[in-house]
Amino acid sequence: MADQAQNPVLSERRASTGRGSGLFTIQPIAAGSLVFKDERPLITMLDTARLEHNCDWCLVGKGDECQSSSWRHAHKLLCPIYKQHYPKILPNTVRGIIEILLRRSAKLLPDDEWQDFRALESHANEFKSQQERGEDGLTTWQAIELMSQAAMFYSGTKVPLPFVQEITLKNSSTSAYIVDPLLTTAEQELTLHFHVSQAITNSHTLTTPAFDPLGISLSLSSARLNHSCTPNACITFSKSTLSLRTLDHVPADTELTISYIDATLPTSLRQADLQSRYFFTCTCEACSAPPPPPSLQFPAEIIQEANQLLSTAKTTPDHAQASELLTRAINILDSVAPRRPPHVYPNPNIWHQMILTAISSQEWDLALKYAFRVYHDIDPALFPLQWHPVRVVHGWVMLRLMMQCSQSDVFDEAGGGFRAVEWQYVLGKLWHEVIEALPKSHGFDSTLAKQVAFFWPRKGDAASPLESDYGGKEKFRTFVEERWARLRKWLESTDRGEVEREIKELEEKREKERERKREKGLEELTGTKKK
Ligand SMILES: C[S@@+](CC[C@H](N)C(=O)[O-])C[C@H]1O[C@@H](n2cnc3c(N)ncnc32)[C@H](O)[C@@H]1O
Repeated sequence: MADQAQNPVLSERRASTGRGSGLFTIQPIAAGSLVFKDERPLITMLDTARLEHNCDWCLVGKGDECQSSSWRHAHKLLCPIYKQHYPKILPNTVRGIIEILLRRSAKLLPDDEWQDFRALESHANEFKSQQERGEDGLTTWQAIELMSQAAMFYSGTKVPLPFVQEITLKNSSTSAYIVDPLLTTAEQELTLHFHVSQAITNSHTLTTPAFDPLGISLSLSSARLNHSCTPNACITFSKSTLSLRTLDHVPADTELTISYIDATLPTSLRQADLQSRYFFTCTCEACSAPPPPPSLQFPAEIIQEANQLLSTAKTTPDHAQASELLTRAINILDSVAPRRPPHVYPNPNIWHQMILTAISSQEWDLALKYAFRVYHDIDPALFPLQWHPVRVVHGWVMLRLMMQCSQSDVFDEAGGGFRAVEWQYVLGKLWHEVIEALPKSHGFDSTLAKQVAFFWPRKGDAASPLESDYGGKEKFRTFVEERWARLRKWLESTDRGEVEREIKELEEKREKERERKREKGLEELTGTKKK
């Protein structure tokens, strides 16, 4: 539940017209403020692929220190089941439901949390009437049925009824009943279908502080948040702690909203996504705006072709091949006349994958080039708010890549002059941006802020130039901007030699300037003029 002991209560649940209930502010909240934290959401489950390397308690690397907290919370109930069925690993939603049921039966889940969970929206009937099939060939309801059966079966019994009886009979107190033992088997199964539907409808993607997906999280506090494509709040994670922070000033008695989906998608795709997963038509400001002109959209068949290449690239283990597919997708998009700006969908998704692919193959200079494009040409258009958490994370990724590049030999091999980019100035600018934005985007106590603090250059390091050394703020800004323009040219060029020649010329010019200043200083000191 939300950690209210540490934070004053700033929001409460109220009816929201046409949307069930929602969360409303009870006093004005400044932009970039924490609304609440939930230190351990009801469900925090890693994706199966993450289980080998991430601790299921703190979600970071595996270590012994979390074992006792994890054991007390639920692992002592789940461990025998997991062991019995290893190496089979259940999907995260199923593990989440089993954990809730077993914690309830062991009296580890308080009544108020259990009641709050049972009162969540399920959309079970809507899921049931959906006919569309997913990539696995199943309708969502068929998947829900399978998940419910798995939750029963893997909980220690092969048929649903004995499982339900087993846990209900073990706990003689009625308040510990998970499902009513007087229900028929079919009704008990339906109860589980209902709970699985609730888990699907109300969970968020659990992510790293940098928004890399890790699994699912269902917080009873944030489950009441309704959606807007122009939200006034945003969820971030620090280990398993979920935080809700404002993206704007939110007056008192105003509904807090988050985006359930990728809000940068075109309106038609957002609406389709929201309808099929959450069963509503969004009427927010962005959805009510007139559609963008054709010059700001790609034709449907081009989108389809590029997305097909993107999804193949994502599953291709060969980095070179993946990179080729992505380059093809970019070329297809670039060849459409008139040329669309880089922030137009699906360009941003492809550039993101290009960064990931280049990082996987340790091609740091390429990764930096792509990251710069996202940072410079895409993010400002998609997230006008300078300290938007996604922008801050992208700025941080770019900073790390620059640090990596500034220390790497790869540039020396590529032509020798890359170090002349004068990393300390471009890095200095990025450091300032990230440090200024972090308190609002993620908070000082977030793991991202701690990570940034770890790398923050100490006083006197080359990477932290002082404005005063450059004759004041304005001169320093011009100086840094000049270096950025140069870096940008290098990043966008295919001919590194040309930029490096220019950098060399700049170096010579600067050396002459330094020489002139030295002479001038000497003249002033000695009162003499050079003949
Ligand atoms: C996670 S729940 C949010 C809380 C929910 N309103 C409740 O009463 O529990 C998600 C569901 O809320 C409703 N919802 C969320 N945002 C909405 C919106 N902008 N317009 C209409 N319904 C919305 C949809 O039924 C959606 O499936």
